[in-house]
Amino acid sequence: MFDVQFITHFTASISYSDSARIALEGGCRWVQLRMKDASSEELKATAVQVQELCRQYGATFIIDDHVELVKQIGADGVHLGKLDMPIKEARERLGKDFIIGGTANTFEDIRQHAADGADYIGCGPFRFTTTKQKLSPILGLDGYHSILTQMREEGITIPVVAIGGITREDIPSLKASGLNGIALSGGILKAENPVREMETIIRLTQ
Ligand SMILES: Cc1ncc(COP(=O)(O)OP(=O)(O)O)c(N)n1
Ligand SMILES: Cc1ncsc1CCOP(=O)(O)O
Ligand SMILES: [Mg+2]
Repeated sequence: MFDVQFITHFTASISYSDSARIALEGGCRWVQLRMKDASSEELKATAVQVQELCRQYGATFIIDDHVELVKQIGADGVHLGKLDMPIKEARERLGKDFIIGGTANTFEDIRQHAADGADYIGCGPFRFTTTKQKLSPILGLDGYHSILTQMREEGITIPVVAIGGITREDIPSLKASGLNGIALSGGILKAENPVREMETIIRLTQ
C-alpha cells in the first residue's frame, strides 16, 4: 500500500472545501486541511465542511496544527510541525484513538517523533515548493535513501510519507525508495484538470 495524502492550500481560484472535493472525486482517501492565517471561526466552518465531504467518501480527515479543533469536532487526527504542539502533549490531550502525524526533515526528527508516539511522518521537502513558506533543507531522493537506511539500521518502522513539490513524474522513484506514501497539494491544484490528475496519481501509486 502506497498512501496518497492530499493537503489543501489557498489558491485564488479554488476554495479549501472545493479542493478537498476535487481530491476525493479523484480517488484520494486521505485529506489534510491546511489552512493558514484563517480566523478560528473560518477554520472551524471549513473543517466541518471538509469533514462531511470526507465522511461521504469514507476518507480519513486530518487537520494541520490545531489539536483542540480536532478533538472538538472529532476529526480523525492532526498533523504537527516543529513549531506546533509537541507530539507527546498532543497524544496526552487526544489519547490513542486519534491519528497524529509529525513533520520531519532528518532521521533524528523521525526517531524523536516515533518515541513520542506519532503514527506517521511527513518527511520533506523532497524539492523546492512555494506552498510552504519556511522550507527546511531540500532532501531529494538521496536524502530519503539516507534517512530510510538509518531507520532500518535502528529498527524504526513508523510510516513515512514524502512531501514537497511532488508531481506524478516523481511517483515511480519515490515508490521504489521504500517510502510509505506521498503528501501533495500544488501538483494537483495547478494541473489543467485536477480531478484527472488525482486519478492518474492514484493509479500510479497502486
Ligand atoms: C504530511 C505533512 N507533512 C508535513 C507537513 C508540514 O507541516 P508543518 O511542519 O506543520 O508545516 P505547516 O504545514 O504547518 O506549514 C504537513 N502539513 N503535512
Ligand atoms: C506542507 C508542506 N510541508 C513541507 S512541503 C509542504 C507543501 C506541500 O505542498 P506541495 O505538494 O504543493 O509542494
Ligand atoms: Mg504545522
